[in-house]
Amino acid sequence: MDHFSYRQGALSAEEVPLAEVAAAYGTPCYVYSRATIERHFHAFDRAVGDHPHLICYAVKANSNLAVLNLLARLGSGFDIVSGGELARVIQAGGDPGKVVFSGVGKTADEMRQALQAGIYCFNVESEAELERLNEVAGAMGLKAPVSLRINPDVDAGTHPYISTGLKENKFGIAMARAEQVFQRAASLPNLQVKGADCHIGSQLTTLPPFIDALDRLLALVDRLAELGIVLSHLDVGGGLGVRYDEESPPLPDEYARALREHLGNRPLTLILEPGRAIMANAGVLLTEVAYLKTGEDRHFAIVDAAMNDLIRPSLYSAWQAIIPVEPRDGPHQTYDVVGPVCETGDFLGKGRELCIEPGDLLAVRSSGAYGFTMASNYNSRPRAAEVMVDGDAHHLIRARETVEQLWQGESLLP
Ligand SMILES: Cc1ncc(COP(=O)(O)O)c(C=O)c1O
Ligand SMILES: N[C@@H](CCCC[NH3+])C(=O)O
Repeated sequence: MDHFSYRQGALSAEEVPLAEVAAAYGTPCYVYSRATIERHFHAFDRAVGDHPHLICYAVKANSNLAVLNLLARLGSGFDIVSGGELARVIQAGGDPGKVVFSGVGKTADEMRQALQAGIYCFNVESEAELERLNEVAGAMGLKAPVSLRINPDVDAGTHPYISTGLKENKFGIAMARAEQVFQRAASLPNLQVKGADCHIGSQLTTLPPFIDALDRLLALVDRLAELGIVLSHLDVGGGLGVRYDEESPPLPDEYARALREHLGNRPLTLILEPGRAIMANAGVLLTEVAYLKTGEDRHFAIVDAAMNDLIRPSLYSAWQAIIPVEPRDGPHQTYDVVGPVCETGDFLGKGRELCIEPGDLLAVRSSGAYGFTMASNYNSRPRAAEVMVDGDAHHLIRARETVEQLWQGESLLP
């Protein structure tokens, strides 16, 4: 459920017509709905219920400070993958004590930054990283809290580029080595072993892969207890899918119920790292039709947003709904909706039935996650503005980039 709907024939975010947002800030522009973000966060939080838990929103999905601040105010923790994301969380008023730090390539500097900030836990992804973290923490006279990210070798059944829990993927520590690495971690003086984690991929639309991974992790947790290594938390990662088209992914309720059932009465705090499920359907990308063009065998709607603004269609052949902001009556035409970037792969959607004229506004739905955060400046295109709608009000939460900002830091040869 989200808060984007037609009101008196005009597509609106909560109570604000999107045409009003476009008039105020121009296009292309990302528009988010505060009520939707809050609803999605509460859905997760309530779903886990009275079991001790921490929701660590995955910052990579959308890292705008206003979004992070909103989630921090709701009590969310954060899953980060870089020093930059940690700095954003702190800048947005997030609690570093609720931060888990994932990622296969943490630098010593990033480790120091996170130790200094007092994060909840490092999700360690390799034996070499474990040794490095032990050294870094030792040099600071600190003990680093760690969880080991285990690669459970399960097929998430999602796009190969966003599948992370197969043994051929770069993520996590091989299950076959897990016990040895835990024993090593427990023996290192500057580490404190707290948990285990996994994250098997993104946009999962069924429960069995999650449960399969959880069962493998729980079997490991039980074996570790026999070895005297008692964990206090289990982090099951993110990955719950959303509806872009016809998918019907499990709701947070069903998902959390299944997790709790399998967890049984083990006294483990449950950590969840949802990103997409909180943000994707809380945002749209607003774009204006620049030209209509008829080619030899197809029609093109050339719009002012492009692959640099939203790369998911080009990168993963992802399908996202494209709908008119103020629908017209009249004959529909089949269009490839494309941007101005000089790449054949620059499209937002293909074969879309639309009745449109130049100057019309379109909304690319489900763009709140992995939209702006994956935007680039390719073709020297400044990045889009971001706006948060809250009831009948709208707020600019990121100004449109200027061309001058694009060459900041560049210099000519003497
Ligand atoms: C470690 C980790 N946690 C959480 C997430 C969030 O995933 P999603 O947005 O699919 O919930 C990701 C990204 O896939 C990730 O790599
Ligand atoms: N960027 C991907 C999700 C990747 C998640 C990162 N582990 C997407 O848009 O679907």
